[in-house]
Amino acid sequence: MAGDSSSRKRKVRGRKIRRDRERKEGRRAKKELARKASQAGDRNGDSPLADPEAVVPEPFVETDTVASLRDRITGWLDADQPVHLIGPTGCGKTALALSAAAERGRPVVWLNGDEAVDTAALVGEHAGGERYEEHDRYVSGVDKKTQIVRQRWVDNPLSVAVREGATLVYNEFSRSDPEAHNVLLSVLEEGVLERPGKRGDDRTLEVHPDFRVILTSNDVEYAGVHRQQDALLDRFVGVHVDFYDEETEREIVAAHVDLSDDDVATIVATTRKLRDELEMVVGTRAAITAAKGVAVFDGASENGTIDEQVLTDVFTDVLAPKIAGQGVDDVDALRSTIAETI
Ligand SMILES: Nc1ncnc2c1ncn2[C@@H]1O[C@H](COP(=O)(O)OP(=O)(O)OP(=O)(O)O)[C@@H](O)[C@H]1O
Repeated sequence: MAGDSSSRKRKVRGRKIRRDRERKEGRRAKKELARKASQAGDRNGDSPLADPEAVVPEPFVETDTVASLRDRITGWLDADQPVHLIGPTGCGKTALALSAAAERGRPVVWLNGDEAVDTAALVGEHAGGERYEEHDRYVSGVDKKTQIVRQRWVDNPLSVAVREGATLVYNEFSRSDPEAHNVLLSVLEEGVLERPGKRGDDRTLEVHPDFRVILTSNDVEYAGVHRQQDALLDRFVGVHVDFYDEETEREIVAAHVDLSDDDVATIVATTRKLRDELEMVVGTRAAITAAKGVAVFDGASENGTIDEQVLTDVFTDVLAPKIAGQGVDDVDALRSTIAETI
């Protein structure tokens, strides 16, 4: 992302959307529908199936840099290559993955990686028994009742995506136990999905030809806690992303917060300086949050000369959670580094 000077001719989709209220309201309604539809079997915000239009992040800024990265992702997906998006925290991976998924026009299935993801969380499981009675009145005047218990099977995100030919966006997949991903490997290698807990002929699902996967992972965690199997990683093309160029970051912050362009420029410039200065990840999300803080704590100016005290306080609050548990001295040290940088 960084270093691409092509961001000048830009298209700010978020703003266009904002101007077009009716369309936005339509999307909201769809998002709401998708959210409701996803509530069955909901685990940690996973969504079994959503309309592609409903998953486009709002606002979504589309400079040339953003669009060219997104085209790279959709290009690989067109070539039937699953994509692994790797980059630092808060650089825009999730927004990019969802935008690329939406661009395909296929339904989107969303999954969050964490310790609790196991094979069942991916492919589905039996969700208790359904009890019902059958009445046999074959002999007149005699009612023979039979109680039947039928196991109810509930598919989870991977099964739904494989069956429907959806784009699976698997966020922070490296946080999950690698063993859970054996089923994903067989989907990619053999074109079939085994649902181990399921009985009967439909235990195995054929993978729909339009099924695609986008994984996202944090570049630090990716090699970290759970080392994922090479056999799986080798199946993916890896698109490494970094923080966007300054112009794109300004557009993104401006789309999220109502501040003058000059104030946004100051906040983004400060964010980028702190990114170089501090030994912690200072993402675009931090810039957006800081801008919200400046707006709320009356730091806003029209010409970019934001009150230094407000700017220091705001950035300290925004970045303090990253040194949580390290004590007051460290927060003071953080505050003075921020003050010096500003
Ligand atoms: N193109 C964009 N247009 C508008 N907002 C964006 C864009 N890209 C990123 N953002 C915003 O920047 C913030 C960080 O983006 P996002 O959550 O996608 O990052 P991430 O790399 O997935 O972060 P994490 O690793 O923490 O999950 C979010 O608030 C998101 O809305």
